[in-house]
Amino acid sequence: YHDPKTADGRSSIAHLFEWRWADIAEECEVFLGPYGYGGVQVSPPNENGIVWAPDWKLEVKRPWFERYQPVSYKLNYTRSGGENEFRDMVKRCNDVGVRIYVDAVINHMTGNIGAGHGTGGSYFDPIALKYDGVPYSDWDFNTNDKCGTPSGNIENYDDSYQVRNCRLSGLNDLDLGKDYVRGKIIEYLNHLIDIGVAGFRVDAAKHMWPVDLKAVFENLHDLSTKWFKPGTRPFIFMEVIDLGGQAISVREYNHLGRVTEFRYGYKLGNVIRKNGGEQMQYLRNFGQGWGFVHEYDALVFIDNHDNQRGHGAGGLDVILTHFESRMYKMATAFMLAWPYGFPRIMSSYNWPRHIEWGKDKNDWVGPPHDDDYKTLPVIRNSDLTCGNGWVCEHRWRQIYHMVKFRNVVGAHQVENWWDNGGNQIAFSRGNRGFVAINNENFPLNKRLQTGLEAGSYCDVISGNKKDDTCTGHVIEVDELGYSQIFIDNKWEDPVLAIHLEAKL
Ligand SMILES: O=C(NCCCOc1c(-c2ccc(O)c(O)c2)oc2cc(O)cc(O)c2c1=O)[C@@H]1CCCN1C(=O)/C=C/c1ccc(O)c(O)c1
Ligand SMILES: [Ca+2]
Repeated sequence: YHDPKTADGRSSIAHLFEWRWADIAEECEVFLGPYGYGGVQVSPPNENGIVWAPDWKLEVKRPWFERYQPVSYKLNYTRSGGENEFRDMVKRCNDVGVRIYVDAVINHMTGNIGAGHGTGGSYFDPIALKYDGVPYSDWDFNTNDKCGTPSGNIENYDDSYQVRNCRLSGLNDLDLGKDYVRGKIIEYLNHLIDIGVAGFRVDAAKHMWPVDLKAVFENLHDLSTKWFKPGTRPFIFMEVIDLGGQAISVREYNHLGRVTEFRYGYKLGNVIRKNGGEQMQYLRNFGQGWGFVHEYDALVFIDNHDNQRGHGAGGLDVILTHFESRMYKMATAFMLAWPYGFPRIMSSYNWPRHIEWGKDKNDWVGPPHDDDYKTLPVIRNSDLTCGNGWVCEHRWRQIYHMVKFRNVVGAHQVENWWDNGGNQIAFSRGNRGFVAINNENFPLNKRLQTGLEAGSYCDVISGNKKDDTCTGHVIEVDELGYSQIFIDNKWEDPVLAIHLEAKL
């Protein structure tokens, strides 16, 4: 369950948040396949509630988090498309070696958004705990006596019973201790496996008992033999928001599959922002040495769909996002060059961020849409950028080249670590890649051991290798593997990366 099951040496995935299935299928063929991405995390494909309600802050219209309020497990329709487009996407992506990982929302159903019909037309009544599209009825949910808090909601995150048995921000909490509920969830996930998905992001995993999750995972089918060897188990990574200090720890889950290591992005954000005296030199043991889970249990990322809006782990003054693009690219370059964990690249849409009192008042805004709240298609420009409000971080040169770098260096370990005792670092990955980062406000200018064979290399951060020329900096490595490394702190990107497939 810990192995991502990616194809031929591909070693990272992209989260195409809120993308339409048709756009993802196309992106696999024209970009993700050719550029060496291993897979895509897609938004929840199950039918969801339509959220259109005045809430405690403002009128929210079709917020992004409505996708996290299931009405049924039908793939018949969401704003990303219907079952046929979903099937087409899985086939076309697998055919070019790009896996599909589904965001599985199995802890709860909707909150109290009023009785009505889901995006696929299934009737539900959240007060009566009635979801005809599954079907679920009131005895399939954790009720107040099981929860024990006056409100029936989670009130204290330090009480591990409440966190599992009570409603998460008002969302009707499923009783995964019941065979019938487990059966419905297993049926949903196996339907997806049989279509050809390679695994799951388990949403809100810390709100479910590990023993219940184990019972579900054990009953999942092997992956489809159309694209995977017989007996291949699905890749599982569980969203467990744990920055330490609360009752529930990632260590309760990491035997079941990988877990999202939120401390990774949090701590790296602090180091690159130089918060609290953090420095790049301390990154030399970034990983278990910092209290993170074992590297094979970690799914790592800079930001995710939730904390890029200031929610959950970290907040707006720590977590780096595409809004802080120069630091974001530096953090991403480090993450992709550094061997710890299995990395996920966030690919966002733009929204009118409006920070007041440290909070983004527009943190609820959903994906780019037309007047009928239909999600807009992705527009691809010739310079690889995207239009229609899609940010496409995964298409930024400084990011896609580091995805390639990670594939080229494979399992080779860190060697030749150097730092200036402050915010300049450099290291190689065996004899296949070398990276240097200057986060000081003065130039880096040092003769360093790259670990690479002699020759001329294209720096893949400042440009591309085009036939036998570099559009960016050319880096000369001498017979002993040394190179005079110069990084001006005023460059657009004070990062340098070379590898064997960028050699002239
Ligand atoms: O202020 C909010 N929520 C209250 C704070 C609890 O936040 C949520 C967390 C959450 C936050 C912090 C934690 O430590 C934690 O264990 C859980 O996980 C969720 C997971 C879901 O599938 C659906 C949700 O509505 C939530 C959620 O409301 C806003 C408005 C409603 C949605 N939402 C949100 O903030 C939505 C957040 C959200 C939605 C989907 C996610 O996968 C996610 O990680 C967070
Ligand atoms: Ca629960």
